[in-house]
Amino acid sequence: MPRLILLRHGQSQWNLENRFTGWVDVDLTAEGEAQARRGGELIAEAGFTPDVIFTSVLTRAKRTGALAMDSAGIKDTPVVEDWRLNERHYGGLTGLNKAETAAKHGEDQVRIWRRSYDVPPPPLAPGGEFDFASDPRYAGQEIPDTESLKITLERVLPYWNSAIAPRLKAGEDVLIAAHGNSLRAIVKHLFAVPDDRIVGVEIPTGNPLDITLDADLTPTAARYLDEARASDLPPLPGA
Ligand SMILES: O=C(O)[C@H](O)COP(=O)(O)O
Repeated sequence: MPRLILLRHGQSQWNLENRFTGWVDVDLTAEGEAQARRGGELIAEAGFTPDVIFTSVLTRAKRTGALAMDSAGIKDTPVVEDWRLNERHYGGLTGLNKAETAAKHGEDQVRIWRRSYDVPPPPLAPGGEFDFASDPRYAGQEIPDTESLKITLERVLPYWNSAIAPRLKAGEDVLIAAHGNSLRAIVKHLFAVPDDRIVGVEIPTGNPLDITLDADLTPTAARYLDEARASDLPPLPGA
């Protein structure tokens, strides 16, 4: 049975500062590095050795995958980077402090922007500090100016189907080192979480989510490897 581990990056500098991050390429904090290394130890203890690692183009995810593999003692695993595993684009909220934004717009509005399925934040104004249009990592791509989770899923899912699922179907074990919301999108897809239930799904930083899949890539078992830092998982499909 193919095995998949989803690993959200460790704490980033803007997680610590409580700022909307999205596509901004902030690095891990020392605590985030420690979380990534701890995740790697747990991956080794769980007897998991990936055949391939998929990650976003953002430093915090790439470094988390690399630090985890280093502390697991796993070397030379091929790494495939793609922007379609990036964090959801936070639009015009990018860079703002989450608590200050809640004080200005209300807790309810910020919760809708952060956790609703299909309400995107306001778009990012072009030409500002956080305009990614000239970033060479996105050259030739049509990139968004904001994303709801639904829009995030609409770019994650084709990548899942074309690049990741075939590897799992071939019997390979896969590690995906990515972000809170690109991983929520994958969890929504795999566990068939209804649109109105995905609001309750949170992915902790640096805590490997170990999923066993059947031949159709339906989860048959799932658990966080760090039980003390686990959050609630959706029920297994058909359970
Ligand atoms: O992009 C961000 O700000 C975080 O990585 C995830 O944000 P969220 O907790 O608001 O989904």
